[in-house]
Amino acid sequence: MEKNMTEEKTAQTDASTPIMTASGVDVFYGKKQAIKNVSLDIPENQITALIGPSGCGKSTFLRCFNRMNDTIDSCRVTGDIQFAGQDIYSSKVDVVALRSRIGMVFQKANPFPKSIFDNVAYGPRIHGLAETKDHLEDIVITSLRRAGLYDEVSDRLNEPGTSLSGGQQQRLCIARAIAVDPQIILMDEPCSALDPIATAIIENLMDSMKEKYTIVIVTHSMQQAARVSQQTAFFHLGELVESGATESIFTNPAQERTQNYISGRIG
Ligand SMILES: Nc1ncnc2c1ncn2[C@@H]1O[C@H](COP(=O)(O)OP(=O)(O)OP(=O)(O)O)[C@@H](O)[C@H]1O
Repeated sequence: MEKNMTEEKTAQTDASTPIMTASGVDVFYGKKQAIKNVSLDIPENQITALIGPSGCGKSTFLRCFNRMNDTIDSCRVTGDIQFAGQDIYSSKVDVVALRSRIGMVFQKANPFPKSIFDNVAYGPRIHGLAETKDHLEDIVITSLRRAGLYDEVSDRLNEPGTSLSGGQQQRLCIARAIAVDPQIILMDEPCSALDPIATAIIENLMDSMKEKYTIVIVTHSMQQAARVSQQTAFFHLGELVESGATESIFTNPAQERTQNYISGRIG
């Protein structure tokens, strides 16, 4: 029995090498502080869920990971976020290249007003990833397959991306993120506009995607966090209250505030 526990612990340690590390992160919108001294490791090839009541800072914190907050004038981020051994807020970092390594999928599917093919080909074209037309086609098809969409659209790649259903559009956006070969995919409530069937398809997809990618997801749904993630981080009023293995956060949280949230007493 004891040996098994030791083995399990070792396996967990091996599986949770951080690909990204946030240390002492503060985020301000003007004078208002939205994130307070948050430190969190993001384990590679796992799904990390950020949960907490509305306005607690989940999306703000997620957007720190690929410097999306840079696009908001009033927003200031301090602290340290390391990715692949580099501080992503260093002035040397090429933010466009960073965002191709750390892609993002938003709450509402936002396909470009282009064909299905061109939506996925867009990133590889601007980053010069394909040497030939065949290579580009290969990247598009592989990305659509990895996003679980290819079989549904293979005969209409030239039709507009916006002609797809909401769930298909969201998978198209996932394919678009995948096409530039990211290591991390940030998802900000990717299923909140979808029906339960489209949600289940995306959740299953995420599970298969984690073999190749690291995923960080913001979700309002505790059920979704429990279903898809291996690590959960609970935020409240801009603070990271606690983080850890999803199962222990939901069954045996260390903090009273977490217990109150998961039992529906705050939120
Ligand atoms: N662009 C912005 N300008 C000013 N304040 C902002 C901006 N975006 C977010 N905030 C504020 O920062 C705090 C955290 O917001 P954030 O959207 O990160 O929370 P959240 O936990 O993701 O919320 P929700 O679950 O409702 O999406 C909130 O008080 C919010 O009003």
